[in-house]
Amino acid sequence: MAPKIVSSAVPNGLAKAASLPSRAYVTFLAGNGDYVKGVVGLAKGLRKVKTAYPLVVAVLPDVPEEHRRILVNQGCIVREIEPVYPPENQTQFAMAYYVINYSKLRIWEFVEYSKMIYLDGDIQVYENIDHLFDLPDGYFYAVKDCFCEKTWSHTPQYKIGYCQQCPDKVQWPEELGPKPPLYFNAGMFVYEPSLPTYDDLLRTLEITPPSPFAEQDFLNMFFRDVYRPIPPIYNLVLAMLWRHPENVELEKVKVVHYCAAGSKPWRYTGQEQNMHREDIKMLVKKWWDIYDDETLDYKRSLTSSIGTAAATGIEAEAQTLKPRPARYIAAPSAA
Ligand SMILES: O=c1ccn([C@@H]2O[C@H](COP(=O)(O)OP(=O)(O)O)[C@@H](O)[C@H]2O)c(=O)[nH]1
Ligand SMILES: OC[C@H]1O[C@H](O[C@@H]2[C@@H](O)[C@H](O)[C@@H](O)[C@H](O)[C@@H]2O)[C@H](O)[C@@H](O)[C@H]1O
Ligand SMILES: [Mn+2]
Repeated sequence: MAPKIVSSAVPNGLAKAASLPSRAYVTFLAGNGDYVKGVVGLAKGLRKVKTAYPLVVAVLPDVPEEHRRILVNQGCIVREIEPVYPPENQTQFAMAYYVINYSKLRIWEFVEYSKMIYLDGDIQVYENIDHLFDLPDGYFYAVKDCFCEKTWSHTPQYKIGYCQQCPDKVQWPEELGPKPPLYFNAGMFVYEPSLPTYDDLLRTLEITPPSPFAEQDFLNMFFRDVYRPIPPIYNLVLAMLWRHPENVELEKVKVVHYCAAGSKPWRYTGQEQNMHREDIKMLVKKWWDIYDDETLDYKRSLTSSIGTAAATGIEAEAQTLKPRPARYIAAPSAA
């Protein structure tokens, strides 16, 4: 009797059928704006590098059906998540919209997968990074951030010109207490979904005052003891090009993070500071070349282009999954 393949309720039905360990890439999409273009670009980029794993998109309820359909038609597994709100606080986020990024924490609930790689929607993968799934379990892998951009002007390290990318250039003064622990950029990380960790994250968030870099600060605090830095080739924070060129070998970079102000390819005008640079123009064109490449569009066939191995034997039918029973919806703070 052939096994009944459950194609809709359990995404790793694809992985099980292909007897692959249940692994997937995951990104986060909020709002009805243009970030959906970033996610389409990411889906096509992963297809171009022939990843063996699917792309899950965690969408907030405000992502319109039309955008979800676009993503399903690009071979994505679209999962609705409930927002996560930080405790009420007067903090000034580095960017006002960062408050929605706490909802990223829902991806720890995706326990159908044993290991996931999270990628922001403004990231592009230019070389296959599937090998990162084989990193030892029990740690949190991400690339070290840079503190030199104006978005960091609220911090002591920015004020004294200290950056972990060049710790010997400006020494951390003893009078400021212990040197800050290594700090990662939360636009890309390798992690293991886990309900106990998820519960601990949400409970800890309820008693943690929000801070300027929102969930990125929170994740750095939460995973501080198990964080393991991985090379910047896996998440090139664009500011590194002009802040720490000595730490960048652009030809070796596998993953580019379009997080510098004005660098989102789908909004690029070239007007903002540093956006006139030739390397930025080249990276923005590289992103568009993938986004516009129709040969990279998802084709409903027996071997989908995302998760080819995962699709073996059955159609890689992308699906929109119904939201999970909400376990945590911290009530939005009273206006
Ligand atoms: O309106 C928004 C803002 C953010 N995001 C998601 O949240 C991530 C983090 O925000 P962003 O990348 O803008 O932060 P940055 O890395 O530029 O500081 C984005 O990549 C998207 O995946 C989104 O979907 N819609
Ligand atoms: O919600 C907080 C955000 O924080 C991070 O933003 C970047 C961005 O602000 C750059 O402009 C800074 O220069 C960089 O250092 C900083 O990390 C993550 O990329 C993003 O995914 C999200 O976690
Ligand atoms: Mn980003």
